[in-house]
Amino acid sequence: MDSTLTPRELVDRTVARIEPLDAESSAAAAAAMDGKVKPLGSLGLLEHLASRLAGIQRTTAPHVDHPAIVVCAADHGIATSGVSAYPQEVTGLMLQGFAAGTAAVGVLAQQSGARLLVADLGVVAPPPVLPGQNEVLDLRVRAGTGNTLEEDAMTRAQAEQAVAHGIGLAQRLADEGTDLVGLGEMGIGNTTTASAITAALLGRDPARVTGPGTGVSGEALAAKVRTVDAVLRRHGDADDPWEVLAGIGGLEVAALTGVVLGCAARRVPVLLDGFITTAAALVASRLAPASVDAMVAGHLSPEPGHAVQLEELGLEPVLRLGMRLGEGSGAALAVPVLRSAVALLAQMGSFADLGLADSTPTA
Ligand SMILES: O=C(O)c1ccc[n+]([C@@H]2O[C@H](COP(=O)([O-])O)[C@@H](O)[C@H]2O)c1
Ligand SMILES: Cc1cc2nc[nH]c2cc1C
Repeated sequence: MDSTLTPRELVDRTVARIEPLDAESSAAAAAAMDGKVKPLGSLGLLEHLASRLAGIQRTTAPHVDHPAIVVCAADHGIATSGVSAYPQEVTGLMLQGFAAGTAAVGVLAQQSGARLLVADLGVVAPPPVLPGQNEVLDLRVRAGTGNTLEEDAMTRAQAEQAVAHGIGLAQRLADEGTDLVGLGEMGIGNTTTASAITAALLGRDPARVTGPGTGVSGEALAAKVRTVDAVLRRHGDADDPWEVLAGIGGLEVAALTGVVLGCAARRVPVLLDGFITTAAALVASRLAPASVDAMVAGHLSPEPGHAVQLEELGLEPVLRLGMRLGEGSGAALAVPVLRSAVALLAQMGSFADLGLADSTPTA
């Protein structure tokens, strides 16, 4: 892509390239799955996943040979308003863990054979970059967002820059042959941001889409709901995706929106993680409705707004393990399931191989 483009031009060109699922490849894969030596539909969601990946990659031989997990990290001004069970410094500390491979997502990505990349979009106190086993990218737009109770999270230009960074990252991964991108994030306070984004975009009551995050409960949770409500009032119930990104934030959410758009434009399947990455997916769906066709939901987080988001996007989660960590941990765990789905499509025998013309049940 032309590097002389402004961030907004890059976004607009990327959005213009996004096409819906290739119905022909998807239907051919579904038909091939139906012909396999098994009762019709007996591989459940795996059958749907194989045909969905076929449609996204526009091939009857979908593949998960070079998966990557991208963790975007940034801080949130709202974190200083008592909405999280942990202090803001943890965001920077975790960057080191991601780089070293000692964070949960590092372990899970390794188990899944996925490469892990970490991008700093605006951590307030980034640690010195130590040589580690995973690549750390400096895509800093600003040092954390403004406190959205009092001001905009960022300027419109900064939102466009962050989305463009995400697109650039997706393009790079696609150029390198990555054939599945899992989304991850890190940012103390970002469940409050994600709740406000979700309530704004879906017109939902903040209480319905606000939950414990890292572990707030009781009066602290009630105060978090009031905070989300106040953020929405401060930003005039914005529902334009750019207004939502600039007004409510956050920097990592904007970058992940760009990763979704960039992957969708290059027909690389995007594996969503939990509540925050799905908030980014919702923003992407408002900028480019067809980008939803490139998405697969890795897992279901118990954060109450996550099921609401997935229902809106029409996505069925691959896993339900009660995980509420973020980081891309649920996405990393879903990679082997997707790999198995495409392996079954590629390697299982069919009734036709056995000389049986038809796999239709007799009753
Ligand atoms: O992915 C999820 O659904 C999820 C649910 C709860 C918490 N998190 C993670 O916890 C952090 C945000 O929680 P909080 O309480 O600080 O808003 C952030 O780093 C997320 O990765 C993630
Ligand atoms: C320790 C810790 C690790 C995390 N990983 C993602 N979000 C997180 C939040 C905390 C607090």
